[in-house]
Amino acid sequence: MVRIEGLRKSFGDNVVLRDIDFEVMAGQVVTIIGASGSGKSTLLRCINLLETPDAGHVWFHGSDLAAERVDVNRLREKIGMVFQGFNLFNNMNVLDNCTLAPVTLKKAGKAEAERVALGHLETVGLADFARADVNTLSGGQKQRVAIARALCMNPDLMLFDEPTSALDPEIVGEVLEVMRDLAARGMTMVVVTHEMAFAKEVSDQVVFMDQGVIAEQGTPAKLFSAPEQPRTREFLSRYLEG
Ligand SMILES: Nc1ncnc2c1ncn2[C@@H]1O[C@H](COP(=O)(O)OP(=O)(O)OP(=O)(O)O)[C@@H](O)[C@H]1O
Repeated sequence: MVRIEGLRKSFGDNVVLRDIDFEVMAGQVVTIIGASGSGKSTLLRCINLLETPDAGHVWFHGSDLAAERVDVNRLREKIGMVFQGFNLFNNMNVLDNCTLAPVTLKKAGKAEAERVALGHLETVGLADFARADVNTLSGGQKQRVAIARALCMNPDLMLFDEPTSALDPEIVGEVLEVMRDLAARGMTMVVVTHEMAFAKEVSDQVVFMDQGVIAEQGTPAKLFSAPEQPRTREFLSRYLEG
């Protein structure tokens, strides 16, 4: 579904990504791990052109996003994005947050849009909160609304950028549970995360980034149990130590 070849990205003199190659097959969960500043978010943001690559190719459903004139709005309807900071409208209720943007829902009319959105709120366990103001919700609930909102676009791919990093430790689990459920339903997902236990459990492939390159990638069984690169071992042992 997504194939990246020879991707490079710099901000001024700071080369943030170099020679990135990887692939995400339909139905797979790929997690991206690595130290702060290693380029994980930038790589994720290149997939839906929130960042424009300097060189290389990002293929999505066979179209080269870097080479072709892509309608980014149409592209982003097919790629749901969930950010660390939720990006919800706090002065609106949960249901309106979900139905506001998706063009297909708008075309369907208000009643149908709300029916679809309620279905996705049910998926994330928040159907009872549809009329609640977003600013009355906990961080975990807000993030689950953000996931439901992304699902309302009926995306082919979901990108998660550290979805639990802004949450109190005791509510991280409720968001991971929703993500686990999506993965079990066959959603194609790319997840930047520091949650190693989650990455180990849910991923088909784990990508370890180090200073702007993919230092190692493989199945969780291989990468977590028998990493080949010293830098991967060093990174993982730092995490496992706490
Ligand atoms: N819009 C930007 N303008 C300038 N520099 C940027 C921008 N976005 C990212 N960078 C720089 O690119 C490098 C990689 O950042 P990125 O956010 O991709 O790393 P990360 O691995 O996701 O880190 P973290 O785990 O802390 O989120 C950093 O040096 C960062 O300062």
